[in-house]
Amino acid sequence: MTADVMAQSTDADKSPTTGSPAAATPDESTGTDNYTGAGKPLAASEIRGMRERIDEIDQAIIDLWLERSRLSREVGKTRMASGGTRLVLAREREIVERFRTALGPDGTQVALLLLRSGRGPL
Ligand SMILES: C=C(O[C@@H]1C=C(C(=O)O)C=C[C@H]1O)C(=O)O
Repeated sequence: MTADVMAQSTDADKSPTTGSPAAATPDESTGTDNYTGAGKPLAASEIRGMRERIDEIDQAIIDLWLERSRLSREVGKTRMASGGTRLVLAREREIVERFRTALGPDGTQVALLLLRSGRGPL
């Protein structure tokens, strides 16, 4: 995300009491709602609704990411305590391939980050 995109949503858009975004806050000159970027109130309201679900999905991804990372470390510890190897590259290749098949080249990057988050950098 660029700094420019980040700059579009500031604390000024949020209620000082709840920290939640204030109700539609159209820009005085353009009529654009600063928080959603929408040009009309109806679109702003629709976007807010969809963003609620996006936020839920993001939280689920974060929770699953952390759970996977903990499990992966646990597997590594168990294997090493038994005199085994730290990593199993054949299994890692299988995982990278699953993500690549489902998501394309970006899937490869996601899988590599996921693997790194469990066992640290190579
Ligand atoms: C968790 C494991 O250990 C390591 C971590 C992996 C992972 O995060 O998926 C996969 C293979 C191993 O290099 C495992 O063998 O399943």
